[in-house]
Amino acid sequence: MTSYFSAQHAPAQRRNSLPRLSLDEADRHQSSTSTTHNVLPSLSYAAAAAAANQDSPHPNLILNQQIFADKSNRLLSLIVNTKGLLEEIRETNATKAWQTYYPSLQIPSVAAAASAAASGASGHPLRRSASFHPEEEERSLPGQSRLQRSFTSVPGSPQHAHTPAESIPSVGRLIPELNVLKLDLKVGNYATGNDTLLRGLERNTIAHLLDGRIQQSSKHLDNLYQRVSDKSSKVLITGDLNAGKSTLVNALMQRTILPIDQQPCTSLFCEVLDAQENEGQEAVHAIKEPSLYNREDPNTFTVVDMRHLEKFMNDVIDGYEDYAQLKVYCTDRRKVNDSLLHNGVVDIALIDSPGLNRDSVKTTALFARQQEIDVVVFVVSAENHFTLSGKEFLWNAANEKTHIFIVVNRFDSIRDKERCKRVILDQIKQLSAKTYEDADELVHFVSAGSCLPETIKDGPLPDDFLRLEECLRSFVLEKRCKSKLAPAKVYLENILSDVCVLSESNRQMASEELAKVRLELERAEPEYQETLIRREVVLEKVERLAEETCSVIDSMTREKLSNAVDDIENAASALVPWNGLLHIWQYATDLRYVMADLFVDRVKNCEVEAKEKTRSGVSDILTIAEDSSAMAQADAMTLFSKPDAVRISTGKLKDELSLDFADIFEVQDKLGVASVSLGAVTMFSSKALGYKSLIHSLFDITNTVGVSNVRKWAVPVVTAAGLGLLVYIAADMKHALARKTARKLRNHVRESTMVHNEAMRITKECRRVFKSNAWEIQNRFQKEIEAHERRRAEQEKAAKDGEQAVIYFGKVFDKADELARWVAAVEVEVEERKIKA
Ligand SMILES: Nc1nc2c(ncn2[C@@H]2O[C@H](COP(=O)(O)OP(=O)(O)OP(=O)(O)O)[C@@H](O)[C@H]2O)c(=O)[nH]1
Repeated sequence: MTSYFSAQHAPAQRRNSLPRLSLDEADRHQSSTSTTHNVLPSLSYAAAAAAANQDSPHPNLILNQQIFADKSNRLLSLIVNTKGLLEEIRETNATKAWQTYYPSLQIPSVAAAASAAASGASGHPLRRSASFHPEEEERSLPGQSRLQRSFTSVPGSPQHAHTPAESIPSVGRLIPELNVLKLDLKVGNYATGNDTLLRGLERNTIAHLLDGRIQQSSKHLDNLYQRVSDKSSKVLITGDLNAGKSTLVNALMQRTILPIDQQPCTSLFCEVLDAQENEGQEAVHAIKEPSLYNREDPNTFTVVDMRHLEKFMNDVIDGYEDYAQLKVYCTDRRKVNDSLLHNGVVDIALIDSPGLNRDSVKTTALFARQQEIDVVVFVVSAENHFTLSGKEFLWNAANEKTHIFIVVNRFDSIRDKERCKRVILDQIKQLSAKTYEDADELVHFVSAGSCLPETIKDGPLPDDFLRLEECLRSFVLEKRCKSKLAPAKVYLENILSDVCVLSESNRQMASEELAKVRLELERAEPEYQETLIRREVVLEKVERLAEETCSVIDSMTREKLSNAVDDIENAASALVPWNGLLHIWQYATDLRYVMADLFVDRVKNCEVEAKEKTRSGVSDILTIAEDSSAMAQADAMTLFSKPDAVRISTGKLKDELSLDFADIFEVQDKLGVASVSLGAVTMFSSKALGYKSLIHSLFDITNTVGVSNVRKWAVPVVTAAGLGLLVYIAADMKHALARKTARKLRNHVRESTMVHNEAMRITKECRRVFKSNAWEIQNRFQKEIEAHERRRAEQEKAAKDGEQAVIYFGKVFDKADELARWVAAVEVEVEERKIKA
């Protein structure tokens, strides 16, 4: 049973990969392609024409094949370049400071243009952007539509009117609209508009979504590359039972490959491919599950010996074998120009299908709908015309393929050939109007049975069959153009148009932001310079005012303290009570205490005044600095209020003012009394006078008058002096002591550094307050200047980024525009304008 199965060959791997181009590589490539593009068509046509001039049986076909090859290559190159451009955009998005943002209605110039157009305020129609290069028009290929920077053109303007809407897919609109990169946001069932939703999203989120779309598009370009570079084209041969489908395949191959029989013999799809698809090895692969078939995985198929193909097929019909599809790899030994399968441009695979009946019609229709089926050849028997199943198939499947290639076979068995033709063409008219229109090319009356190699021997093929073959190849090429090149072209047009819209809207945004930043920079500079100058002026004023105030405080303190003693003398006399001679020592002590206290009070007064002057000075400083800081005022208010304020010590001053006996004696001298009675002196109080000073005084007196005189006049003088002294003490001692203490204080003030020290202390404290305020003001200026500089640095960076962004987006636009022009130059008949990823 399995004798027809044979050993399997290990196939080698063959891959088709799409090289990735960077913008620079794309540049180089583009420049090289640019030169190539300029000569490409002529080269191809020249080569094709040269080939056509040779003694070829199919000159038109060769020309068509060359043209097709040329178009494919150009589109492949454009796909690579476009993908490179998209990759560059993505890479820039990820690494550079400027991202490609989604174009929105909020582009200021666009919005302004829109409102101007709406209000009709503009006297003349809005022109295309100034960035449009007129010289590009000259560089345009003749007859080509141009993608232009034209967001500011208005529908209805003369310029707009000159450009047919369809020739500028979307760029020429006032509000840019994207095709493949458009973000369609749908949130639940809410009828929120897409623009509203987009506006609600963060700019970065939209950029991220857009990046996703670009990535998707990049992947789709990979698919298109694969599709365009894939040279294989599948031709499905279907028709009624016994119409001669297998015979036709064998005749086309000029080899008996498939079994032919009067009985139904094809029960599964048999794909006949060039052996080159199988590393040049002829083989038959029987496949149970076509979707899992992998030529490189022997587990997905069984190898059948080609010699036993008929037996194998009969076993399938009889139910002994359960297979759904056959792949027959066979060598076409004819020359490239004659070979249908391997003709150098497109590798055609012929798929023989089971004859149509009630059971198979749906399966075959489904098969015909597959994307890789480029052409459907319908074989109808000239004897039977179209059966019900055939009609059903044509109605279902043919509608999708629009044109069907019809082979009316077994024409040799018809006697009234003209009548037969007429009847069948009438039927075709009903079934497929488009096929009928091109009947000359698409409907062929042949006898495949008479074209088999065993019938022909080495003789020539009949003309009608040769014509069928040529028309079939042309039809495959034409269909291939539509099925493979057209989607690539349309997609490229759409994506490049989107890139133009994106880059131009982003260039506009970047330009506007750049202009804004430059204006801000321009405006901020004088402000910055003014702050620098103001800082110098204010700080100088503050320093001068502080110095002046401190100088005033210093002079004031020195003057007040130096002149304080007179007031203090009078005030102290009034303040200290005189309790008689017996309390004279106490009086003297109280007096110096009070005077010392009063002097310290004067110092405090000076502090109060210094504080007031400082506060007022600080207030003036703040006015100069245009600062209303309460902190600085509080600082001045707390001056000298601390309990531990270092001030002159009252105790120390009191000590400095203490009187001794000599001071009292100096008091008598002033009054002019001649002598002093020791007795009277002792009256003061033994506890008041020290013995040491008493003895010292006695020696002084004795030395003055002499010892003999002292003996002689001692008693009367002492008596008289004692009396006099008593009288004097009683009369003037109080004032004399006050004067003496005051004098001591005055001398102390004059001779010591006390006043200087106090003045220095008070001034120093005040200066400290001024300094702290000046520092604060300087600090605030510094912060303001630093903020200015920071802002300026940011703006300068933004300006630099903006400049580069403008250049970058301009370059992207130019590149996309250039590519779009070359895409437009590839002439492919396009049925639908918009094909999305
Ligand atoms: N007279 C004549 N007979 C032909 C011609 N072509 C095919 N036949 C015969 O028609 C019969 C059926 O041919 P096949 O090629 O097996 O037909 P088929 O459509 O593949 O059949 P199934 O696959 O079984 O549907 C055979 O006996 C052929 O010899 C022809 O041009 N003229």
